[in-house]
Amino acid sequence: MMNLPLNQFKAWMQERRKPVPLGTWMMTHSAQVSEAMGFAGFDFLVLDMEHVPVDSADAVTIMRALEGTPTKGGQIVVRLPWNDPIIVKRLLDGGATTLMFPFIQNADEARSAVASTRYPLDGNGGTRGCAAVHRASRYGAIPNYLKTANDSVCTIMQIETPEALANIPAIAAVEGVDAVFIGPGDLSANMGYLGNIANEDVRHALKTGVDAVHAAGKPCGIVLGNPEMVRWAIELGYDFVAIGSDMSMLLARAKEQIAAVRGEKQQQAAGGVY
Ligand SMILES: O=C(O)C(=O)C[C@H](O)[C@@H](O)CO
Repeated sequence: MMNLPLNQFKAWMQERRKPVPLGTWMMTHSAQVSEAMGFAGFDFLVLDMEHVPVDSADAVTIMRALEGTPTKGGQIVVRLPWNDPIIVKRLLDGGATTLMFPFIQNADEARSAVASTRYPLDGNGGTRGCAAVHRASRYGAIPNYLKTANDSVCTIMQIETPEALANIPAIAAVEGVDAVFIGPGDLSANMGYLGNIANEDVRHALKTGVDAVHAAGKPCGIVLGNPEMVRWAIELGYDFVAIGSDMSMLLARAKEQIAAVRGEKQQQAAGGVY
């Protein structure tokens, strides 16, 4: 009998794996580029549906392309366009098992997010609609899918405003929240420092945030734009980190090659770009 594969990312969150899992964002909307990134050596890849015009069908195509690479299954973190149960249902049925919810502001929103990932079972308040034959159940080849799916899902709540930062203890305490992720781009913008992630107040907020998540007993992740900032976050205690994106790496390397041939010096943005 075929069983649901282990959600490796969820297991890493539970064990607080060291060295911390390292990932990047996938912003190219390309199944081929995503597949290539699957062989780069990242522990996880974030399939971004918030800033990239990727619909549910595109997301399944990209997940399918990654299935033949070392970075697959739960190691594909699908960043949803919004905390929307309809999109969650389609992506879970499409085989996603690690979901990142943007702009979670409070515990009620976190509870609603978790509920949308759960089938109603044992009074858990789950609201995920049922279908049996889809990619997630390997088209019915996993006979006990409905009874085992809930435990295979990993949910990550994004903190992106000062209000959410203040609500971390309540958000992180919600049953079924496996991890918290601090979005430095939007958090800095909502703190009044648009585009200035390296600002001291923002850095202080990023440290406050990870400490608050740990005080609630949960792992915390972040994305930053260059190796120096990523190493700084790891020293602060972040439990999973993403560096840049496929698109930023592509363009950075192209500009680097042009500058090298022309003997020009390249300017780097303070907080990196991603
Ligand atoms: O606020 C942030 O920062 C994030 O949520 C990540 C960015 O949206 C993404 O562009 C990272 O590449």
